[in-house]
Amino acid sequence: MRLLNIENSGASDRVFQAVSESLQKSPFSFQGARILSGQEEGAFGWVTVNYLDDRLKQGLETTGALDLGGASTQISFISDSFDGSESPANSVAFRLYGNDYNLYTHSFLCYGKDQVLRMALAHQTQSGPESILDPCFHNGYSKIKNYTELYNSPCVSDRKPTSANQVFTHTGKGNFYQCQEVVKSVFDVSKCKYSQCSFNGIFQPILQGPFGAFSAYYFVMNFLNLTDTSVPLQSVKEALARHCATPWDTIKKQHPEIKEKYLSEYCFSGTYILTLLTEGYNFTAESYSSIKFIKKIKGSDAGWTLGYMLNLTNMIPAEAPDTPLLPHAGYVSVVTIIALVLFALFILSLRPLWPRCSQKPEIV
Ligand SMILES: Nc1ncnc2c1ncn2[C@@H]1O[C@H](COP(=O)(O)OP(=O)(O)OP(=O)(O)O)[C@@H](O)[C@H]1O
Repeated sequence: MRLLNIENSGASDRVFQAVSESLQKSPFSFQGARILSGQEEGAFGWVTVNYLDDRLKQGLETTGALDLGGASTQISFISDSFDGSESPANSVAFRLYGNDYNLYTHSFLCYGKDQVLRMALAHQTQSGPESILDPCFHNGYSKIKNYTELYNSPCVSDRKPTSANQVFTHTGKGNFYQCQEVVKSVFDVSKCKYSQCSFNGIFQPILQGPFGAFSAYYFVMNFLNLTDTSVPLQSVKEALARHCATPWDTIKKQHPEIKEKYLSEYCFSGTYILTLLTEGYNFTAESYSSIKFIKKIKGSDAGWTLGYMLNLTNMIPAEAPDTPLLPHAGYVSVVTIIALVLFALFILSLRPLWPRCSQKPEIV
């Protein structure tokens, strides 16, 4: 919706009109609809992950959130080296259960996997060729694609070759290492006006803590059987290289149940994920193992939606609920002792009424 709003705000307004009309007729208490900002998408994804993991209530070390969508991607985490001052635009302050958090978050519009695929194809079709041999697609893959459709997105529209035909033939050659080079071209790491950056001149503090990677991170790595991050990064790359080198016919025969569009793109998407994590966000062979590819936490989907709802309904209090001074057993003991003391005092207060024992003189 953020992209559509840039590209065609009239179309985006019409989507909201239709959504609003439909939800007004539903039994839900519809309060309105709006486009979520990238910063909100990142921050609410982080809230979801940490709420479901029970880390906020207990004030434990938090988990960073990595979200990969079709159009954008978000990274959000707490870093001791970040107080928000170096790049206020990347800072979101929360007070949850009595703890203050200064969250670093950034949303990269156009860096979701579908838009990055467009950028990678744009990179390979700059001269407007009739066909390209793409290392990110399997050997034997061949499809006629339309230039107008490919460049019909604000992420690439300014790069449309002027002297192109209507269509080009997109063929694959299945080479992970060459694909990595193509994918690297979407990251600009040449400029940084801060102490440190991820890419495209965006500030990023030192990575810290465990990370949960969800949405398309999970869909892709799960298909590739690469969700186990205790496997060394080098072995992960080798496994992906074998997948990319598998001919398209073999891939289709092995996975007849999977949508062809998804199937054809796993080599590209896997390469993009590894390149984004290492070249983009600066994860190393060591810190790669701190990432967990997740779909659900305790039965709930990881994603921004739950975090948004928790925030909207004030379900996460800013202050910790009052904790009793004593545990239950302590209260029972204190009440019992007080009751015994009161009882003893009561008995003593009746002393004047106690019968006097008359002492008779002893007769010798
Ligand atoms: N099983 C799957 N295998 C591969 N890709 C998938 C699968 N299921 C969904 N996807 C793709 O994963 C991407 C992320 O999906 P999701 O619905 O989380 O994001 P989105 O809402 O499109 O993201 P954005 O926030 O960028 O708009 C989309 O491109 C979607 O087409």
